[in-house]
Amino acid sequence: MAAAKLSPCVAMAAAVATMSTLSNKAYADSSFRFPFFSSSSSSSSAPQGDQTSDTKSESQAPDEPKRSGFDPESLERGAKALREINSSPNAKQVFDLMRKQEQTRLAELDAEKVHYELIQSQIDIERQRKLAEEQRNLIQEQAQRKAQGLRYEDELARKRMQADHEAQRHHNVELVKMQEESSVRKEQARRATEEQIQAQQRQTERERAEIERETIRVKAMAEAEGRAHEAKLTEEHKRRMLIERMQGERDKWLAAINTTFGHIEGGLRALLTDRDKLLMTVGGATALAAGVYTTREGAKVTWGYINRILGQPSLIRESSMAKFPGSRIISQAKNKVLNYSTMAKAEQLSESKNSLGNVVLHPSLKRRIEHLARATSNTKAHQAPFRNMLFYGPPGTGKTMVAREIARKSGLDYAMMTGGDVAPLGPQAVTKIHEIFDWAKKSRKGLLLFIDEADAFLCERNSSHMSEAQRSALNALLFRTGDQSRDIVLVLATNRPGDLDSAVTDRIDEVIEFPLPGEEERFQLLKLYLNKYLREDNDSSSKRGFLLSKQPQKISMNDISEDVLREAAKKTEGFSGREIAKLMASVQAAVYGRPDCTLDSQLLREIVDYKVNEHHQRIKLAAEAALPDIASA
Ligand SMILES: Nc1ncnc2c1ncn2[C@@H]1O[C@H](COP(=O)(O)OP(=O)(O)OP(=O)(O)O)[C@@H](O)[C@H]1O
Repeated sequence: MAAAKLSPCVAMAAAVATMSTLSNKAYADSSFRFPFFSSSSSSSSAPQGDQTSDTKSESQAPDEPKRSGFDPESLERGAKALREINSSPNAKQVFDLMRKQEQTRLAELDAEKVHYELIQSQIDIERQRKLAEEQRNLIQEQAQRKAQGLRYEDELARKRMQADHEAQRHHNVELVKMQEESSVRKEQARRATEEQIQAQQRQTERERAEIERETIRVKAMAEAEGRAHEAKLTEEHKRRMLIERMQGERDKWLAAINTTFGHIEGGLRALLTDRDKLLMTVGGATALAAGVYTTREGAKVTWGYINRILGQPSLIRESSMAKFPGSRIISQAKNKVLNYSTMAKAEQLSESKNSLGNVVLHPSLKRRIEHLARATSNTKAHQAPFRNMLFYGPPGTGKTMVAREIARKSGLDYAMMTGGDVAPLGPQAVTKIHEIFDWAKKSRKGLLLFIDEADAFLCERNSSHMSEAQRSALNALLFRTGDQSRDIVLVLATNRPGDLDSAVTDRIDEVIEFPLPGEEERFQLLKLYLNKYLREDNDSSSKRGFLLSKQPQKISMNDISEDVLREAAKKTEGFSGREIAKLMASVQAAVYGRPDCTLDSQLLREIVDYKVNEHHQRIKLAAEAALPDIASA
């Protein structure tokens, strides 16, 4: 009914639309067919015929548009379809369906539109995101470029600062260098001025001392001249008196001689005239002469015998044993020309009781010596054989002192001989060596026999320098020391241990080296001899002053501190104990040379410097002297 009311145009349009839709979509899908088409197509011929025409038009359709672009047949078919629809009882459902289809298509289009809009908006969002990202990248790039620029500027600024700093440092270094140079120059100038002043002072001091010495000398000479004149006058007077007395004596004697000769003349005349009397007189005179001669020679032989049996052998220079039984113990210095060493040795022997503190040695060496002394003492107590010792080391390092010390501490007697004394004895040397060993047996305590300069006669027997007598003496000593002894401790001292005969070294049980004193030992030695030669000398001279009419001047000491002595100890490296003792003896002499007898640090330093130079000079000369020997060897 409703379809009937539709105008033909609307129906046509709907049909066209339907047809076009059908031609585009539904007809393309062979599975999709309008329901009424499917039912009527099978029952009516018209649709059959239409279908045929449709099939025909379909087969023709691809060619038509090619020809004109407009196909009127489809319009006709649409109109025909509309008509059929209108005439169909399902027209309403068809139209509803068509409307629904259209609505669905519109909804699909809307959905498609929404979909496209969505895609569009996503594209927009994507574009926006890309834009934002590009902007962000741009901003990041700009920030990076800016940071790089800042870094570069910072770098430049730092480099600039470093360069400035370096320049400043360089400048400061230059300044410090200049200041140092300036202070060194100032110090040098100050030192030079000080040295000049000191030199002037020393010069003045020397001149003053020279003048004083000259005055003393002139005074002494004047006094000596006065005394000489007085002595001359006295002598003259004595001579005159003597001449007068001699004159008187001569006259007296002349008278007596005349008288005597007168008597002799009378006697001789009587004797010559009487033959018996003459014979008796001649026989008596001969007997008297023979008696005198025999007595003198007999006394000599007896004395030699007693001396050999009881006395001290002549080779012994010093001994703690009495020279004869019952006589006093005196130190014996055989050599008439006493050198410093023997004087010191003699002096030390007399004070041997206190000499323990006077030996300055390295603590370990001192301990060893004490141990040896104890061992020797115990050996003696147990009547065991003694042990022989060899002391070697540079001269003046205390070997003799220590030997004496060991003897004292171990309660033995002490005797010292020098190897150098053996050679001049010639063939007698053998006898003298035997004498020493025989004599040593007389000691009840046991004897420590110290042979100084042992290498002088105990050197290698094959040596070409050795005389036959020396060789015999050495053999005698080897013979006497072949077995271990309970009477004698043999202590040899030498500066050249390598020169000793191997048979001698074979008899040695203890070998001890005496090195040059170290700095601490030198300091102790300086202190010891300062006390000994200057402080103790003051005390002893004041004691002597009681006995003498004139009181000797006392030595005064200014600013001699431990530091001054330590400084001297440092400077005296290479000095032996003896050299240090001599140095202090020189200081003492210099102090006595001063009018006020004062020792101050400056004088001490001067003498130390002088002695150090002297020491080096001596070493240099010794080295020069040794060179030709080495070359010839
Ligand atoms: N260690 C020391 N302690 C104290 N004084 C010493 C020491 N060494 C040497 N002297 C001094 O040197 C002097 C000589 O010492 P000593 O005769 O003992 O030496 P030495 O080694 O036997 O020498 P040489 O090898 O020349 O015989 C001593 O009288 C002493 O004044």
